[in-house]
Amino acid sequence: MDKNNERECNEDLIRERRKCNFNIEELTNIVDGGKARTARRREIQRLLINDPEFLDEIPQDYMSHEDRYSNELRKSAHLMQKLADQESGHDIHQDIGALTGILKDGNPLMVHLSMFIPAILGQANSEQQEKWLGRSLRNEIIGTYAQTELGHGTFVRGLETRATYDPTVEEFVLHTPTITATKWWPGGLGKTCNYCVVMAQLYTQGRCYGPHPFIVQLRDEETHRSLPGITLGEIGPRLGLNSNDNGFLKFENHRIPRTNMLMKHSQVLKDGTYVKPLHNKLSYGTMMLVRVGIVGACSRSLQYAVTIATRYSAVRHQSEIVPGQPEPQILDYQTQQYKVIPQIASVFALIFSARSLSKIQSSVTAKLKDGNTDLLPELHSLSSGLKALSSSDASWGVEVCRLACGGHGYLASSNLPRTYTGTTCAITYEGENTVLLLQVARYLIKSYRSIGKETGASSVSYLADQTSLASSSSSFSNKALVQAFKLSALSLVAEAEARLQKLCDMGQEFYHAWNYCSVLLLKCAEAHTRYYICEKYEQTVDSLKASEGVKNVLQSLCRLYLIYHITLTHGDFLKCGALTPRNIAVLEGEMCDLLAVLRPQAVSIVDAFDIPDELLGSTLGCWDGNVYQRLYDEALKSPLNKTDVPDAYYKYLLPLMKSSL
Ligand SMILES: CCCCC/C=C\C/C=C\C/C=C\C/C=C\CCCC(=O)SCCNC(=O)CCNC(=O)[C@H](O)C(C)(C)COP(=O)(O)OP(=O)(O)OC[C@H]1O[C@@H](n2cnc3c(N)ncnc32)[C@H](O)[C@@H]1OP(=O)(O)O
Ligand SMILES: Cc1cc2nc3c(=O)[nH]c(=O)nc-3n(C[C@H](O)[C@H](O)[C@H](O)COP(=O)(O)OP(=O)(O)OC[C@H]3O[C@@H](n4cnc5c(N)ncnc54)[C@H](O)[C@@H]3O)c2cc1C
Repeated sequence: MDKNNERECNEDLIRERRKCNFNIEELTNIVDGGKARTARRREIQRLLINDPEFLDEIPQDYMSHEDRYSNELRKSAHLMQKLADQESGHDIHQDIGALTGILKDGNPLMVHLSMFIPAILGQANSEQQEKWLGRSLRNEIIGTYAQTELGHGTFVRGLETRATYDPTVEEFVLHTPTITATKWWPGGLGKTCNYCVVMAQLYTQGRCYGPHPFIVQLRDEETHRSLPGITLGEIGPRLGLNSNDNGFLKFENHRIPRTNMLMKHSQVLKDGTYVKPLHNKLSYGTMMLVRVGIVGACSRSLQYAVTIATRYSAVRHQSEIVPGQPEPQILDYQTQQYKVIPQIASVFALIFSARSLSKIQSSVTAKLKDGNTDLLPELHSLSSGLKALSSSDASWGVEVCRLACGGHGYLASSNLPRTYTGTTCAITYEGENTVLLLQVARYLIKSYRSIGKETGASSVSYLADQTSLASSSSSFSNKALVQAFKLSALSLVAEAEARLQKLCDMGQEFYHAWNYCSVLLLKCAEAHTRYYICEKYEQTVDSLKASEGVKNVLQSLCRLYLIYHITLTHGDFLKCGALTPRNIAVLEGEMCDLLAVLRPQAVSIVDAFDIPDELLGSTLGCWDGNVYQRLYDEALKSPLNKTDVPDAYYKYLLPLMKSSL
């Protein structure tokens, strides 16, 4: 699509784009993280879009389960080949965002890229990396991360798969003792992978040392047949991501060499002696890494959905505002603006938090190299909280965008259903959100109770700020609103701690008291993480070196985000005195003003996300706004439309209709 050719474009969209009062390219660079990254992303996307191998012969929704898998595997393999062929020494992980949308319903090689390779990097020692890293980066071996079992996903300590060391032959014996110990869910495990990292309970010298990672060959490298002692398969259709061949795996006393235990952090020596790690949660490192990646991935899903919903809302006309006047664009309804524009604001909140989290992750990783694990709990808490809020915000945001498109949003061709199913899974995988938020709460209560002790953990330092409880601000700068989030989080933590203490004082065991307070603890964790997101949003926009137009748009979006979230949880702000009922009413009024200010810029802001039509894959969201023709053309692709009268008519309907004659 030639973006300079207005003749092919819907008139409403032309008018919307003429209202733009900021530099779109500059905003695109901010979204990408710099000019060079924009250029790199575009280069990759062009490479993919211009390649006919990525086209589907028929829409995936009309394919069988097997054909879908095979079609996505064809494209995934081609993608890996293509990226490997490029000369410019690229880092796929840096560019993972550029690939969004090229595969339509999951990628059978995704867990190879996002977990198997990172697990080797993070858990294998140098000899082991020498053996497996190069081969996996060159895709000579394809792996997955097999942790979850039928009986346990959340409670990693409860895993049942055993790895028992046999010092006589220096081997581990992998065994699945019960049906509930069957590995269940790993992406690509069913049919694609020939290797995997298995998390299993380590037994040596008669003792269990808890879950540890092992690298295991699953299939013959020549024939791809599963090896003796290994039972493998796919787990069946899912809500979405149906091309990922999520699999099951059982071991029957399957032997692997001792050196297949990933030994960067803990080791089992030849005689079976266990050498413990610097920190006993280092074996959970792969999960933490992916949680960080998920925050960025969620922002991208939301960019897709909000681009579709905003453009469609500018093209679609329905009903009337002024009686008797022409039907307005639905984007002119304040309620429609309230659906769509806060989701645009949310995209930037997630982008800025993801960047801040990545920086913290890099510094913690650097410290870990020097043997310093002090900030691991801080990173665990932040990555857990941000993974949870980003996935639930993005899933809800995508669903709101679908609802904002009325009936057409329910059509597969809008690409909103698939965007939703591809996002909501992140609420569950890589640590179910409730469970991760309770981990954050655990950290908050512990930090609150150790006020006065210097831990160096900056995300919770505000908990020591007892004076701020009494001094609520009456001014309404963005900074003041962020302070209100801080007060709200602090007061919820104080309340939860007091409630826990009271129950314990009344004789309850701490763990019962914890469960009894867990709804409140969840709120604490959400409020704390929301405060973190708001603070990063405000600081990033405030310190941004940008033109006035871009800065104004981002300031308005940031303010909208702050007020929107205050109104969603206003009870918490009132309860702690951070805001008064009058303050809330004023802010609610201002939120509507902000919607009106941002409305004329909405199409241009989503244009700045710069998602090519070929990747957006939506009849409703295309750049030219030619929605109705596209809907009609897509409908014609239905196999039911190949004949006027389907066979099923003769088989079932005709007999029914004639049965009473
Ligand atoms: C190169 C980069 C590439 C990055 C990738 C990029 C992009 C990715 C983007 C998108 C991803 C896309 C595709 C991937 C697709 C699918 C992937 C899905 C894969 C999976 O789905 S794969 C399975 C994941 N499955 C889980 O996610 C299980 C969740 N369940 C747990 O994770 C634990 O089970 C937990 C934490 C609930 C309880 O664990 P527990 O029972 O052992 O611990 P407990 O509660 O007793 O806590 C004792 C003390 O340990 C601390 N602690 C705990 N964890 C820590 C950690 N990680 N670090 C530091 N400290 C930690 C506590 O804070 C506490 O500290 P304290 O005592 O001081 O309070
Ligand atoms: C699309 C998809 C891809 C996946 N890919 C992989 C993969 O590649 N590799 C892999 O190993 N796994 C994978 N998984 C599995 C995933 O990691 C687990 O499903 C997830 O960790 C949740 O565990 P669970 O299914 O046991 O849920 P459960 O823990 O049984 O959760 C059920 C309910 O119990 C609640 N609950 C559980 N424990 C607590 C608690 N302590 N406190 C309060 N409430 C609690 C939860 O909040 C939830 O409401 C994948 C899952 C999906 C959906």
